[in-house]
Amino acid sequence: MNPIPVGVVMGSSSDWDTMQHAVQILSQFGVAHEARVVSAHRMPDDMFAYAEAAAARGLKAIIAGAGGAAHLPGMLAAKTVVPVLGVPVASKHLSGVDSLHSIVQMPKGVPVATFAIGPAGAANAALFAVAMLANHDDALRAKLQAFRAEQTEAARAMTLPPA
Ligand SMILES: Nc1c(C(=O)O)ncn1[C@@H]1O[C@H](COP(=O)(O)O)[C@@H](O)[C@H]1O
Repeated sequence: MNPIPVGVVMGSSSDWDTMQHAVQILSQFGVAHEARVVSAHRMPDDMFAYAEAAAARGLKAIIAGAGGAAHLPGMLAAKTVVPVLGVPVASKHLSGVDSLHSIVQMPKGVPVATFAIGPAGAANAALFAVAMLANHDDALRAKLQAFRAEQTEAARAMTLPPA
């Protein structure tokens, strides 16, 4: 069986509304992936096990979303050299600024590539993972170029109401 190249993990099932946007992009590009809840806070042993097994399982990128005290991406990155793409999930009280700061302010030496708060960040993390994989996959690169071209045409076709 071919290894799954991208793992999508999130701190809670309540993050799914946001993280489903990453999964949708991966599906759209035909990139095999898995999605599961892994919480550094609530299931630290499982989180360690996931990170420790990631490279040997063939994962090329881990997209990790979390909200509030969002330590999941950073702790995964602490335990694996597989690139971790962090998605700040919008939190109820601080609108995800807490999540963003928790994910982006990593100490030197343990990077987490951090994306925008919310669905756009989740989708962009997946597009970034696709771009990484496309470095070694010409067919995937062609799909990504077609996606961009389509997006450009959609933007060019945008109209505004009369003044
Ligand atoms: N930030 C983390 C971690 C973690 O970083 O390990 N585990 C859960 N959470 C976050 O807690 C928020 C509320 O979770 P619940 O809705 O389950 O109470 C979620 O956004 C989740 O990502």
